[in-house]
Amino acid sequence: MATPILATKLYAPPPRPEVVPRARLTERLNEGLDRRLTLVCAPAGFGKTTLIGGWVAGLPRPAGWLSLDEADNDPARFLAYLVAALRTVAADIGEGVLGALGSPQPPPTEAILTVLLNEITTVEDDLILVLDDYHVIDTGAVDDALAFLIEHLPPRMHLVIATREDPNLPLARLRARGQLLEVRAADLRFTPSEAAEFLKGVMGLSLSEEDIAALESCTEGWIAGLQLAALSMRGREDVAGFIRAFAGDNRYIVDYLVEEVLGRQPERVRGFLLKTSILERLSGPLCDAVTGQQRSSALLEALERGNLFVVPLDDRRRWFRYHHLFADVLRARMMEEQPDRASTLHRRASEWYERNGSPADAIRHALAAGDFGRAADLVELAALEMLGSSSQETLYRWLMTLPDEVVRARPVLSAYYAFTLFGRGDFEAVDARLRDAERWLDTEAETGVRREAPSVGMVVVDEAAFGSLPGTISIARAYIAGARGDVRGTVKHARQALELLPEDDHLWRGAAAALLGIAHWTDGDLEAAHRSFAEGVAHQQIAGHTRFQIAGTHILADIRIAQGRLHEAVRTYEQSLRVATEQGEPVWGTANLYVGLSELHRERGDLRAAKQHLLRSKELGEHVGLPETRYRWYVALARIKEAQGDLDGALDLLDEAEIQYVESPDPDVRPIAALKTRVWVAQGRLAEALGWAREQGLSAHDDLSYLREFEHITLARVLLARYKSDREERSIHEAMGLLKRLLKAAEEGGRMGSVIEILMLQALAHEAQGDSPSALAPLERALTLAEPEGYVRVFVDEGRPMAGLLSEAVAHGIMPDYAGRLLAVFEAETHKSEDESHLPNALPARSVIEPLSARELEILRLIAQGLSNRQIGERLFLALSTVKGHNRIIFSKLMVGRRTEAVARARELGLL
Ligand SMILES: Nc1ncnc2c1ncn2[C@@H]1O[C@H](COP(=O)(O)OP(=O)(O)OP(=O)(O)O)[C@@H](O)[C@H]1O
Repeated sequence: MATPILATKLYAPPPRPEVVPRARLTERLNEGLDRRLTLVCAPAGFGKTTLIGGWVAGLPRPAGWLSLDEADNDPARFLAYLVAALRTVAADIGEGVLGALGSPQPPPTEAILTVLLNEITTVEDDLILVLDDYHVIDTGAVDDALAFLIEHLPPRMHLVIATREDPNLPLARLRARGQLLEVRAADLRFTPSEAAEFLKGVMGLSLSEEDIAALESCTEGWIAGLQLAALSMRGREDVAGFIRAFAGDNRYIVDYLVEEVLGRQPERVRGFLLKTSILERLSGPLCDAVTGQQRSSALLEALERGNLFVVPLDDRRRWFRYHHLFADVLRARMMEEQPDRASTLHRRASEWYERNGSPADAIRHALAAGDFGRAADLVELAALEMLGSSSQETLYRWLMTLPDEVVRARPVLSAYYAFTLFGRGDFEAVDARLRDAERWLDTEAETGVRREAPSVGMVVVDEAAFGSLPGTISIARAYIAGARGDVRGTVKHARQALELLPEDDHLWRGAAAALLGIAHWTDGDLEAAHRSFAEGVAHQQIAGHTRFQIAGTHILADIRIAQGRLHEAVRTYEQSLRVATEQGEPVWGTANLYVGLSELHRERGDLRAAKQHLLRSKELGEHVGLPETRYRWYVALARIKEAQGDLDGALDLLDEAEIQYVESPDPDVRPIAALKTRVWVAQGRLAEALGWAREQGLSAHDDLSYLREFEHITLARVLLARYKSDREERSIHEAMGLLKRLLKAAEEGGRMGSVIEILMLQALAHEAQGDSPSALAPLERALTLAEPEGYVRVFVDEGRPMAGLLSEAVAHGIMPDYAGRLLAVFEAETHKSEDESHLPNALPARSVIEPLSARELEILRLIAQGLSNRQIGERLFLALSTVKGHNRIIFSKLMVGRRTEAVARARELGLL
């Protein structure tokens, strides 16, 4: 479930006509714009929000505003709001980030922030973002996200944080680097003249100089205290006596003064204030429902006019909140006077929110009401959509808040709880929750479904979810088995899930089928894996989960590649791309599809197309920011470099891939170290290659498994290289023995991609022993398998020895056409090293792949058509300055200075 965005949280408090202007502080805030961060830190009621609100209203450009609350401790929600706040002032940014956050498998926070930061750099105007009330944040994850953002903040962006206490951010470092402006309580204190202006001008009190000085001194310039005091003094005769009577710390003064202020309100208003103090936000209809009174809207507006600590949250005066300080005291008073009342009020608020389609607020109030049964009902209904999405953390918090016995009485909730615990790696807790759910299923077998009080029996709200429960539990068990590396267990439980799940529960059936697919894949049974994934994809399609569908189709294509069925793989990728395109915007997973297509083009020898697909993928990958995509991207580019003979370049890119590497459920993510070893062997760096094999504990006599197949093939390559160097029989003997076993296993598993590579290595091994005639048989088989699918690189990347063998094949009339075509590629590449520009598929010498965004490419095309900046602006509905900004970025990415050069360079890179 994507986080629903409340516009009221993004609303900067408008400057009120009756505030005391504070020019010296506004001036300081202006000066701070040269730095990264402005920290306004002072206790409650020191005028932080009012100051910043007034300041941003006077800026030439609007600033983004985010009022934080406790729920923002969920990092996904915090990010969603952060992006939403930025989008109020830079509408073009963040869409991809919001998409990624709403996706079923949200990428890690830093990946999301990187994308966001990249997008922010494209904004030409200065960008200011205010985070108000940061003291509510107590989660390290949110602090870390913000610290990352500040550390990488683009120069045109400035962040302002208002908080009651120092945030957990690297302030000392920022201070030392001169990147921080601080405004603290001492700065915010009202001076005697400001106090006088406030009391007289704003509050309309006629006070003597001494009274003002006394008030200023006992409140120490604390504006909330001054305001409360002023409210209590209105219409009071003995002002001087009143002033003498109060003293003490802020907390005491607030209590004292709020009492005073409250005591002076008519009973109706006083009752209203107390009852509505339980609300985070106030609207007329909501307050009517909670208080049982009428015309709350009018009352709220009157309170605002009367300076009674009511802050508007939108322009139309529909939503307000109480000043926190005021609300705290009101709430405490409410609890003191009518302790039993609060739960009734919360319940009414919960019911109102439920009626008005805001389940999250309804749940919050139900929990606060101690109305756990109702809260649990609401959670149960909202939970499925939240599972596996970025809202899972919120779901987890709710479940944590509910008393254990309430959750345990609900089998569906117990199972969902188990799923939220997966990410925490606590399998024992997962197991305990699953057992709770299972216990109820046993009961159900005897008694049938019952709806009863939690303490007596089982509670089921979502009947459909209950119908799926046995299958859901099996899926959870399959997950546990998978996480423990128990393939048999995964298969058993996933199969069981498919038997138990209702036919029409496509969501869970899709998940079960995908789990089964992963298990078969891990086991090397590609055909079975393909069948399961295809089933999963079909379910996801019916369930309308396009993203899972695309991800699943991608795996189907990967399986076809491993099976050596390249044509089919291309078709599968293209079909998946069609699905993605039909969705309009590029979506999650599409970037991976382009990487896959790129790899296929490379394998077939079309390096130019391979590169273009990588370009496209990088553009989308940056949009969505999945580290896994970036990882695959770097590997694919490394293989292109390898094909170009730039082995050092390939190694650099593999290092880069290593940085991006993330633990992935995708077992085909090939170990980078093995890829590097392949390059080392080609470079003759035998010691490093042997070192790798030792480190991995690899031996020619290992038991073979599909997951390590690529590594074992690489080991055979290393052993062969060692033989060439030491000519020891043992090396070649081991290499041949290993290849023979590998061939058998790959043939049995139908992994023809591996079969071709192994046969080719066998041929090279014979050749290394000076026995070319024996090499021809495996070579012929490899060629026969490879030709229909159009393999090129698997042969050509082997270099000269392979060229020699292919010539022999031609001489012996073995597959002469195909072998001849491969030899032509060798030929072209030989020329390339003499003169790069003659190679048809060669990349330009300066082939840095630059990630131009879709918009930049669009503008580049218009530039190439000769349109002026103004015409481009008109065509694309952009301001002239925006077009110029894009141009600047395009030029810098292409490393050129002018339009004509940009066009020439883009043509050279194949971008146009
Ligand atoms: N310059 C000013 N002129 C008149 N009133 C002011 C001024 N600054 C603040 N106030 C009043 O003082 C009260 C506290 O101000 P504000 O909400 O800005 O404080 P804060 O430091 O942000 O408090 P908190 O930490 O509780 O959010 C408000 O009622 C506000 O209207």
